[in-house]
Amino acid sequence: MSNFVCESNRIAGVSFSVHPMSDRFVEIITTAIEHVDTSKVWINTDDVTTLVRGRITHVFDVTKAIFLQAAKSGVHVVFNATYSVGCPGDTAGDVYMAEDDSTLNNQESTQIKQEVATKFALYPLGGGDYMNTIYSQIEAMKQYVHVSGTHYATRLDGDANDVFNGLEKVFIELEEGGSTHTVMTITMSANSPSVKGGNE
Ligand SMILES: Cc1ncc(C[n+]2csc(CCO)c2C)c(N)n1
Repeated sequence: MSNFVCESNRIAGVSFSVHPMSDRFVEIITTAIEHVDTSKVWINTDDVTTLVRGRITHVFDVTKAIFLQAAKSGVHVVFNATYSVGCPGDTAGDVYMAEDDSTLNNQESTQIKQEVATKFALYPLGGGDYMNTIYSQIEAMKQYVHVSGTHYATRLDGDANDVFNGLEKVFIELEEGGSTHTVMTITMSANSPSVKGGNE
């Protein structure tokens, strides 16, 4: 196996999908993606997911905005995402690292009030003390939303803007803390007709 070297590339990225539980799913997905300003990120949509790459701030700004635009329809929408920061990078995505941190969609996203239920899991790769890293970030999320334990993930209940903003801060902290490669998975549900928390 070759040794991967990724010292300086801090490009962030995400592979995500939105799943509106409606016959109008094509329109809801495509209008949400088209509505959002993606000029500060590298973006590519295919039949399975959308990939977004660039600075952490813009990766979160764009994914939060696309989810909120889809959820604004009132339809039950599930968002599924794997975020990654660290290596590897490439020249096509790296040019977007030169963008400033001023967000293009946050002002509009903030206007959308949307209650969500979320499960997230954090994977700080390449470090030794990973459980303490995870526990301190779960603790940090308590200042933004309601946090509860579950198997294989942590549950977050609250406003979508608060959940996304908190998770973005978690990601930035791990990146700035020198973690070589961090992965985070998120499943978020809006407008579900199910009883909150199910049978647990
Ligand atoms: C964010 C996001 N990106 C891509 C897909 C995959 N997808 C499924 S249906 C559809 C519209 C018709 O092509 C697309 C693009 C998704 N679900 N969510």
